[in-house]
Amino acid sequence: MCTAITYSTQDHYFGRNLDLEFSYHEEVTITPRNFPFAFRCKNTIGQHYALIGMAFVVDNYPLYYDAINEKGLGMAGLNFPGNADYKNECPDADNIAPFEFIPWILCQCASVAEARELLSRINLVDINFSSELPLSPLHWMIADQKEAIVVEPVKEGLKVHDNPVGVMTNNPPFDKQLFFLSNYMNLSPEPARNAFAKEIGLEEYSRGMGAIGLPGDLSSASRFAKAAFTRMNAVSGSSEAESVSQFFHILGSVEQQRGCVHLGNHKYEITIYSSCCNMDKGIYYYRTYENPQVTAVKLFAEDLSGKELFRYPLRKEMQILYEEQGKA
Ligand SMILES: C[C@H](CCC(=O)NCCS(=O)(=O)O)[C@H]1CC[C@H]2[C@@H]3CC[C@@H]4C[C@H](O)CC[C@]4(C)[C@H]3C[C@H](O)[C@]12C
Repeated sequence: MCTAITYSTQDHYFGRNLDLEFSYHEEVTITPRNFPFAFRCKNTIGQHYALIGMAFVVDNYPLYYDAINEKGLGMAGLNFPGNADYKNECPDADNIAPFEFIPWILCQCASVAEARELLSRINLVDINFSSELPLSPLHWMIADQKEAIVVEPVKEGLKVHDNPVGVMTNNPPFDKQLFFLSNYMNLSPEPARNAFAKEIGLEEYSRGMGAIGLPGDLSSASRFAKAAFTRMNAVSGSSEAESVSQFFHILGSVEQQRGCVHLGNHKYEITIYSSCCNMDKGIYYYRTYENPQVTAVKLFAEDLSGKELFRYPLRKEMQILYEEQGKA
């Protein structure tokens, strides 16, 4: 399971939690403008926007989980088990394999509006990357500085939903997720008032009681409600440090601690990494389960005119700053 969010202060931010019980060898990966992007059913794109994101690189091909491009458009793939449905090739559509979807959109589009154009012609085809990396059932959030959408490949076709909440998790399909927020419309960051029964004198005994009933479990529907409440009510300063800090706190409200989701055989789902992209400045911040220290990679610090990927292995080791003591 996973959670993706957007957040705006002065700048605009996009990122996600990746929750899983194991990790591939994902790395922060920059794809420069002249890296030849091959597509199974379309021509190679030789020149395109540069990308930065989290990818598992196989045979020099970046399998992106989430990324932004140099224009600030962001896109993340999250699990959508039981609902994702990929089709056969269709002669009059752009046939794109699921693993090609992020490159296809981010290489060519500067905004959600431009992405909608391409989406109207796309058919997500059931072509896997390899037999070792079979199709995974995904849906995607796409966002720019102004708006966010959710793209869901279901039986009836490719559905595109507006996302006014700026949050996406996993099942159920997005229209249902939004609908279920009504169950929580009474919740508030303000103090609770007694609307229960005038005849009895109910008193608040704690701060935070305005949001009693907000789910705290780790199911995808509960994470959606929790992250939406946190994201919609979030308040922070607008400096880069304050914004990035607040962003990770919002994701932290739905992170998965080892032990709480048992998958059998002593395997537990954890938040492998959390990411936060500054869409305006092209900076990819991340932290990992063991290393809460934020690491940053800057898209524009590299020469983006080349053809070779730039890869930054994740810094996964806990960094502790020990105070210098005993020197008096
Ligand atoms: C598993 C992750 C979602 C996290 C999640 O929701 N975990 C709950 C699992 S569970 O539902 O609880 O069991 C998703 C998100 C993005 C995915 C990669 C996308 C590129 C590529 C596509 C290829 O086709 C297959 C390999 C590939 C590397 C993908 C592997 C995996 O699928 C990734 C990491």
